[in-house]
Amino acid sequence: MYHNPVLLKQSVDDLVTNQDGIYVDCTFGGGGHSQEILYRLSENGKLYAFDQDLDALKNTIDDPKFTLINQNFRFLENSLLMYGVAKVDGVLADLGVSSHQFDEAVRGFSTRNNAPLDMRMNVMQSLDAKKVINEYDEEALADIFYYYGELREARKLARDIVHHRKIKAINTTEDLKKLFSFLPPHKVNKFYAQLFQAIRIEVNQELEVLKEMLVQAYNVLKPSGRLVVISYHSLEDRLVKRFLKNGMFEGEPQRDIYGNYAKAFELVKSKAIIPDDKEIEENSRARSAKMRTGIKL
Ligand SMILES: C[S@@+](CC[C@H](N)C(=O)[O-])C[C@H]1O[C@@H](n2cnc3c(N)ncnc32)[C@H](O)[C@@H]1O
Repeated sequence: MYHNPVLLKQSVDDLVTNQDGIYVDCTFGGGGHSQEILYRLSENGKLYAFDQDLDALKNTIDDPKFTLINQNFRFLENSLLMYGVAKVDGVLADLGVSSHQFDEAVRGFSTRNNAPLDMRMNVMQSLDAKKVINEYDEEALADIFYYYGELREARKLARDIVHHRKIKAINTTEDLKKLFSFLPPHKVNKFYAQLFQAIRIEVNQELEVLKEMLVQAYNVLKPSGRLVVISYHSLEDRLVKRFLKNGMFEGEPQRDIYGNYAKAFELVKSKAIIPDDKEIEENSRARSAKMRTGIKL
C-alpha cells in the first residue's frame, strides 16, 4: 500500500463544512485524505491537491472535481491563482514523508536500508543528503543536528563527520551509520532516527516551507475557512501551534487596545488531537501524529 492515511475521519470532519466549497490538500501522497474529501463534496465542490514528489502523481484521482498540482506547497497561493482560485474554504496538510517514500529504499529516508544519501522529496531539486553531509561546513552541520535533530552532542557529531569525509566521501546511509556504530545498542536506533530526521528537514527545508505554507493558507482562506494540520514531530507542531494561536511563529503577539492578543484563528480544540490506540496499533506511522485545526477569524 502506498500510504495508510492518519486521522482520516477526524481531519476531514474538521475540514469540510461546505459540500459545495473549494478545498486544498497540500500533501496528496497516496491520496487517502483527498479521496475522503471528494466523497464529502457535491458535484459543485472542488479539490486542489499538491505534491512535490513525482511518484505521488501515479495515484491521481479521476474526478472532474479534482486537480493535482505537482508543486511544493510553499507556492500555494500563486499556484492556486494560476487555476483562478483566490479564496478557499479549507486547507489540509498531512506533513512529512509518505510510507511509500520511506519504504523505497533507494530514496535514502529509512535508517533500515543501505542506500545513496538522498532524502529529497522532490527528486528534481539539487540539494540532497550527500551534499549536506559532504559539503556543509562543521558549524552548519552542528546547527542542523542540534536544532533539527535535537541531538545534544551536535558539535562532536559534526566534527566526526568532517574528519571522516576528509579521508573518504560519505556516500551512503551505511557509510554514515558506520561512523557511529560504537554507540551502545540501546541508544543507536533513536540516535539514527534523530540524525536522519535532522538531515531530512534540512534537505527539504521542511520548517521553512511549512512556515511559508501556513502564512499563505491564512491568506487564501475565507473567513470561517478551516486550516487542519497533522504533524509528526515537535518542531513542526510547535510552529503550527504558535501560528494557530497568534498568527505568528516567534516574538510577542500584538495586543489590541484592550490588551487582548490579536487572534488569527479560533481553535476547534485547545489541545492537539492524537490517534487512538487502535489506530496506532494498526498503523505505526500514526504514533507521533498530532492534529490541530483552526477556524479563520
Ligand atoms: C504524509 S504524506 C501524505 C499522505 C496523504 N495524506 C495520504 O492520505 O496518502 C506527505 C506527502 O506530502 C508530500 N509533501 C511533503 N512536503 C511537501 C511540500 N513542501 N510540498 C509538496 N508536497 C509535499 C510528500 O511528498 C508526501 O507525498
